Amino acid sequence: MSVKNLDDLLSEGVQGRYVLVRSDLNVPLDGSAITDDGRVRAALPTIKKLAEAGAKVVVAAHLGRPKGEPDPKFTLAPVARRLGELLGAEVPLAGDLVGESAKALTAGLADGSVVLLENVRFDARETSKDAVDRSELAAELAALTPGGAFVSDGFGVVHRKQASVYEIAAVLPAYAGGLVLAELDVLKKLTDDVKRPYVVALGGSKVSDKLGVIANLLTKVDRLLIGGGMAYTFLKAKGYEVGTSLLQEDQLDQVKGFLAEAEKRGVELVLPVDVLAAEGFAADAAHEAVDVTAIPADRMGLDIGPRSAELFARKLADAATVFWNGPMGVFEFEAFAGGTRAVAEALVKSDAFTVVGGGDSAAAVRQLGLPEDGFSHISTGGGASLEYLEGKELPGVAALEGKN
Ligand SMILES: Nc1ncnc2c1ncn2[C@@H]1O[C@H](COP(=O)(O)OP(=O)(O)O)[C@@H](O)[C@H]1O
Ligand SMILES: O=C(OP(=O)(O)O)[C@H](O)COP(=O)(O)O
Repeated sequence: MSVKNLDDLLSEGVQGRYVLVRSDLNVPLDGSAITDDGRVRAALPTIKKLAEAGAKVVVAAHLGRPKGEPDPKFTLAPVARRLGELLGAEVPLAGDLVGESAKALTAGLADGSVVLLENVRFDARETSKDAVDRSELAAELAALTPGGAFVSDGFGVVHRKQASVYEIAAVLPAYAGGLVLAELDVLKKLTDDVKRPYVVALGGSKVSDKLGVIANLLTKVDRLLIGGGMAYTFLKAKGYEVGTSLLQEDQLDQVKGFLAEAEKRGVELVLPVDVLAAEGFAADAAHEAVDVTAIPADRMGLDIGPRSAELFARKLADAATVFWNGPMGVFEFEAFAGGTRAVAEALVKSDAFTVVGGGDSAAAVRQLGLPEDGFSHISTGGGASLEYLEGKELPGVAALEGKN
């Protein structure tokens, strides 16, 4: 990738210059408490280097999926606090994205200091389908940083064609951040001459987003394991009832196509054989392991069952390369963390080249107490990694190459 990077920017000199950094600070929260600060830590080196070089650093980021308007549930306040603790200097949070508060805070920014703008997704133009809206917001963001530069460092979000990721790179001189470059460097090993058997394990809850990558993955992998919230659309497509489990009804036909395509290509598609069927979505919900052919109508699958956990571990054992995105169950609840733990442990035991990606998957690895060095790489991006593995051009990267 021949794009300018952070080191180029630093050698041009940033003393007294505005630098807008797009980071991925989308951390898991329990109320207002951050349960895993991995993404804040990953964003730190770039922000720190710029501040130490005397830049006026303005950080833009999203949290969750608010509906294009301010929503206190998705404020970046906890993130600003954590970023400040890790930097060792307070990071003020603007009360808005490009409004009066952001203008005042950025205008008064001292050299070498850092501010965080409020959640970019509080403005509907960030994720608008209309490029004119997005460009308008990008221009307003750029106006906060007169004479500034843009550093794209939010790897987890580079697959999104959004104002602060894509259009912004057309209005400010753009540079790739260290995190984006480092992530791409590792993921390249999963596309160039990958060692086989190549196994991908998918789970999680962003089912509609991530089902889309499967068609392409089926042309690349030897084996695909499907667990987590992703599994139920497959089980339903096979004719099983899934009770009140997560289901992407509108993509059933697509999934039936995946099942047929996997068979045609000789790709082994491994689905759970049992699940933990719970009375409701709660940490203390009554639950039992049931065969996938017998999920009761009023129960929801919140984890793969113990037989599936064993099966998945076995199917990972002989792999030479593994990519895993998406927890196998609702690991945040201890009772439903077993499947995720089994897959994570199988990867730690394995001699394969193992990459785990995604905000929650990475958080799960740490929360379950597994050694981070048990994996070849823990990526900050789930969807972004998957789209890269598909061979797709990532909009946030294309923008750095001037293709926007
Ligand atoms: N069976 C399930 N039903 C509902 N949610 C699930 C299920 N299995 C996993 N999840 C949830 O998926 C979420 C993570 O999904 P996702 O965002 O796709 O992963 P990542 O952040 O690693 O890319 C977790 O919060 C987890 O609780
Ligand atoms: O959490 C994220 O992605 P991931 O769950 O695929 O790791 C990123 O912050 C992107 O968020 P989005 O999927 O709401 O655009």
